[in-house]
Amino acid sequence: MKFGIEFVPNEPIQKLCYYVKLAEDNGFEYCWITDHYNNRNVYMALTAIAAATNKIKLGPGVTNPYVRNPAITASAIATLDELSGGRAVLGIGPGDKATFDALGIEWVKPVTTLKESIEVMRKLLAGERVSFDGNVVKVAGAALAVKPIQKKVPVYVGAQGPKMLETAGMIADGVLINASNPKDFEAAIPLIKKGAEAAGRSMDEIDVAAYACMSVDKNAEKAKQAAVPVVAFIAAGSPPVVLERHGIDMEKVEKIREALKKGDFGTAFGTVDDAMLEAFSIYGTPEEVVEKCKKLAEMGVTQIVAGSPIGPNKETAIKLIGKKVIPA
Ligand SMILES: C[C@H](OP(=O)(O)OC[C@@H](O)[C@@H](O)[C@@H](O)Cn1c2nc(=O)[nH]c(=O)c-2cc2ccc(O)cc21)C(=O)N[C@@H](CCC(=O)N[C@@H](CCC(=O)O)C(=O)O)C(=O)O
Repeated sequence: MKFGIEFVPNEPIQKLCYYVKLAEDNGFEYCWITDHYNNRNVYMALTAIAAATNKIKLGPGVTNPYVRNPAITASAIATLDELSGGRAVLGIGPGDKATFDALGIEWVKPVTTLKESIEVMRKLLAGERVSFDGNVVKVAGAALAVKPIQKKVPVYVGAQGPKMLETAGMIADGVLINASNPKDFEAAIPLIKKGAEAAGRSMDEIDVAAYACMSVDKNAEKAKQAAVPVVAFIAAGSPPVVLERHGIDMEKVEKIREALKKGDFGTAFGTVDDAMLEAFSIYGTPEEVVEKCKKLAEMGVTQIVAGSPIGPNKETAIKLIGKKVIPA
């Protein structure tokens, strides 16, 4: 099992560099930085992290093909790969509606857009001069003047919907699935497999990553409480099919949604129950977290990404995961 770590660049980059170096020293193999327009810039964060580390792989987790032209993303990834000595990975998903509504971007054909963007980016990263007249993506004689160090920069797709998961199985080197519970992988992995088989690929070629909300502490109750705010947002943003899968009380979710809209975090977080915590996070003592990670491994998960909050105290949690979870 590989372990990754996710950071939202919503705090000073210098602090992120410290955490990622600590994660690297504690055996984490991947660092994923989220990409939302309102946070610190993902590529500036990755540049600083690359300079502060020397072996952890790193990349956007995940960007999208709408806010930047595929050639711009390819150039950023080639630059990151050169700068990091060949450690870049590209995490890319369809993006989210809230972002595109805020930026006045039309969310056109996400599956097609993602597929075509990845095709163009791979050609550019391979040093080709690219002309591509797709349904959505069009380039005419584009070429990069910077080459990555890696012959093939791994491309991970951030996916949750069935078609996106199938598409990931068809084209991606890895899949980053925003989920923490075995039930979600029971549903997702067959879809990835279906896509892989349709493309004549084997599942061994695909790194299936659980992009989880994780909260680890020696004190189980403290770990649980630290997960509550993140779980509230996950529950509020989950589609009905996911809520039904976990038997989540829909009325409570509606109450959380309303409270979050009003900024009433007390009510929102106070409405989070154990079923939601079990469904949308991996929390507890290191020993409890090890058991939950083992269940995901049995489902076919090959990378676990420790996502926000990581623990009540990030530094303590990173060390605990490094000492007690990764080696287990
Ligand atoms: C588009 C959407 O795909 P989805 O995978 O469910 O999208 C949900 C999230 O994965 C998506 O919002 C991600 O960008 C969210 N996301 C992040 N989004 C961000 O904006 N920033 C992040 O940092 C980020 C991190 C992240 C990490 C892991 C992860 O799994 C997701 C993450 C969807 O509705 N898919 C359906 C519909 C399929 C579809 O899009 N059909 C097309 C027709 C087919 C075509 O496109 O040609 C259409 O509607 O037009 C499906 O997969 O079945």
